[in-house]
Amino acid sequence: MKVIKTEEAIGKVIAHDITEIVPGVFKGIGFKKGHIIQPGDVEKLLRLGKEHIYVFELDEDNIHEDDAAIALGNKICGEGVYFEEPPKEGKINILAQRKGYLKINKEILDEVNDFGDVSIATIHGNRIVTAGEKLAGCRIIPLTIKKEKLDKMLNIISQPIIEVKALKSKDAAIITTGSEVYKGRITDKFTPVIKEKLRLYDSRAIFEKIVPDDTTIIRDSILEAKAKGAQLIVVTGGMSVDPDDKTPGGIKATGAEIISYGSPVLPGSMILLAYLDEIPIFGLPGCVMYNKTTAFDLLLPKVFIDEKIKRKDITSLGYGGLCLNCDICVFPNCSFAKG
Ligand SMILES: Nc1nc2c(c(=O)[nH]1)N[C@H]1C(S)=C(S)[C@@H](COP(=O)(O)OP(=O)(O)OC[C@H]3O[C@@H](n4cnc5c(N)ncnc54)[C@H](O)[C@@H]3O)O[C@H]1N2
Ligand code: MOO
Repeated sequence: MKVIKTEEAIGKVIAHDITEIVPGVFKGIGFKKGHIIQPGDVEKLLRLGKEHIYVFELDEDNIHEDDAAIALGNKICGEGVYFEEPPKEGKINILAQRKGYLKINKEILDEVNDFGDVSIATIHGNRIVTAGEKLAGCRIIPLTIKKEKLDKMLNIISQPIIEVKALKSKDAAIITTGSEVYKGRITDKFTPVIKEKLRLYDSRAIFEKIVPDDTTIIRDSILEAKAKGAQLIVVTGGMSVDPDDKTPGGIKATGAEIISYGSPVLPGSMILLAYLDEIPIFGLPGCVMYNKTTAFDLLLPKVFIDEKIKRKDITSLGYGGLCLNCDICVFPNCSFAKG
């Protein structure tokens, strides 16, 4: 590629898109890359401030920004993700092909951005995204890039950086604890909240039971739900420190492995997660019924991509773990759980 005076560029090929901005009216491409400059174009180019212009000099050692962006896009995008073609000014947008759970390999992302000549900007991962949602933008900075350099950059990307994992529906069990509910003193308001959350994952409750605050009954109900084929068991209420809070003991009595009782998330500090033969059991504190978004909403999606939740996945939620309880909730487009 070389620079020549615009007046001398008639008949030459423009090496990159040229942006035209008319404030308040238009922002877009004034001249497209690859356009052959006509005599009538010179005046417009000069009005756009281009007294000199890059023209193409491509060969096999120098890759055009758009071709480099495509090569990069192919490496970055994993399952459930695609990028829009053709690139514009060396930039591609990366979008979700389907609804699913967004995973971003931050380690590789940082390494590629540190390499130079490229800019990859993403939204936060570890959240549900919908089909067509914009996930990232990726731009090659120079107009052409040495093939050797591009290959080195591509080699860093040992696995896709952005993936949208498919959600697999589950048959769930909801066990509602609380003698006040069991004895009919109050109406159960917890079960409908959990059912609503399950619907987000095209899942339903195949087992529902209201039980009193009794460790043995809670334990037996969990085992009964498992025997009936529940793939996810949710036990509501009775999670704090009162003498009648029997849910953690009931879950423990099944022999389940307790991953964590408690989380550095507000609300949701008293959530419990256990696994009984790979079946996740959640103990849900009262706040899950009351607050729109809690620790439960951060952990639940992982169940539907069959990811076993580790203790560290929970204890690392503290950075960003404070829900600001906004008047209009825009979760997941907020700082909640974006550590
Ligand atoms: N001294 C402390 N007290 C509390 C702590 C603490 O750490 N130290 N933690 C607080 C947190 S965090 C939460 S969250 C709450 C609630 O925890 P529980 O899971 O034990 O909730 P319950 O006591 O069972 O119920 C609270 C409240 O909600 C009503 N409820 C429960 N289930 C239903 C249902 N199915 N339908 C309708 N209403 C329901 C229940 O009647 C109570 O009014 O504890 C803090 N306390
Ligand atoms: O488990 Mo409680 O959420 O912190 O409200």
